[in-house]
Amino acid sequence: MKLKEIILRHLQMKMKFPFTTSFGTIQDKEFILVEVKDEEGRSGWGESVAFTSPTYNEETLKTNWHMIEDFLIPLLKGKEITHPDDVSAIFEPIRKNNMAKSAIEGAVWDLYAKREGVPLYQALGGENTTIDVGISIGIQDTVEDLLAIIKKHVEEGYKRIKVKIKPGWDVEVMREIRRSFPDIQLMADANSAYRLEDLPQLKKLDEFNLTMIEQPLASDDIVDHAVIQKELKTPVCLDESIHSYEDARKALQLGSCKIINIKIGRVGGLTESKRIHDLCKEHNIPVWCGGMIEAGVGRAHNVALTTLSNFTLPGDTAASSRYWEQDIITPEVTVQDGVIQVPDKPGIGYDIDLEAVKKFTLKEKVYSL
Ligand SMILES: O=C(O)CCC(=O)C1=CC=C[C@@H](O)[C@@H]1C(=O)O
Ligand SMILES: [Mg+2]
Repeated sequence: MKLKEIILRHLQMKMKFPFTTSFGTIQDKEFILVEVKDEEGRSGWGESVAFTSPTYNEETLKTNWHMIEDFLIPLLKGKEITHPDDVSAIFEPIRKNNMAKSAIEGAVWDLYAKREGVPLYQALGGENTTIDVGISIGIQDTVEDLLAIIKKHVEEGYKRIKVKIKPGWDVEVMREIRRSFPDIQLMADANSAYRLEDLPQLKKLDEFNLTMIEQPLASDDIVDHAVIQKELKTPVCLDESIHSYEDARKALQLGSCKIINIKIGRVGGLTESKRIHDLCKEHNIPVWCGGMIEAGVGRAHNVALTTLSNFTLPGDTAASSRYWEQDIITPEVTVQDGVIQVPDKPGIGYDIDLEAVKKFTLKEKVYSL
């Protein structure tokens, strides 16, 4: 297929509550929504997960818009795309900027699946028609507030609870959580808040039977993570450190982690996500799908990816209603007892609510190819 048009939209959606991690707080979500059109006028949709500030990684909404407009779209002009895997190859000359690449590539995957008349999850090789999901809870003002939120989501049936930690909000918080919830599937995400010398503090988390400690050390490290993984009983999960198949291969070779959180945007798209999934499967390393506080299009891509067989741990794909009063897809992503029914319509499986998109759009630009 040949792409005829790409439409970039800068959306702003108000979140129901601020989301605080060790690196900052996100309140109103601004992001780029990508629509790609073929010669027959069919549309595929993708969503950039870059924040407006370079706090999770070096990308931002503005750098994404610049990369897409000035480099990625020009590379796509006139190109024949026989399979979405071609997009990664077309983008090869551009270094990094994975979230910008992924937003376009995801839209092409959606368009491809629609043209083939198959659900995106089947186009990706997914097998499961339901997926188990967990939920990620930000840092709260008090432990009491945190316990109340955990209680709510445990009662909703989410399969795993993820809480954020940082020095000063870690061991005692976990002790309180375990006192109230001794048996839930519980994990911690540090977002690189610790250093190698903090190993004694991290070792104290071993007493809480956590399913994993996510990204305790620096976001570009796999060497020190291998040092602490050898000392910790709790599995280390890598998020920010894994930007590609090659990063994953080296991390597994070094023993840097026992679990990988795959985020489509962080690794540059669905094709690379599948490669990392397959590599981890070969090495008996379970994976799960992380979240970036996506709106419905990004959330739908996460649902499709999570149907692949080695996504054996609950991910962060909560219901749309977790964050949004109104989402940009219909139906919204819903969760019943911690389970999402995977839609089997062609493509991402959810319709785009164009009225909602219009309502949240601050700026839009159409690019002819
Ligand atoms: O609900 C979600 O989308 C998951 C939110 C979440 O945990 C994260 C989103 C973005 C960056 C981080 O703060 C954190 C993560 O590292 O997984
Ligand atoms: Mg994380």
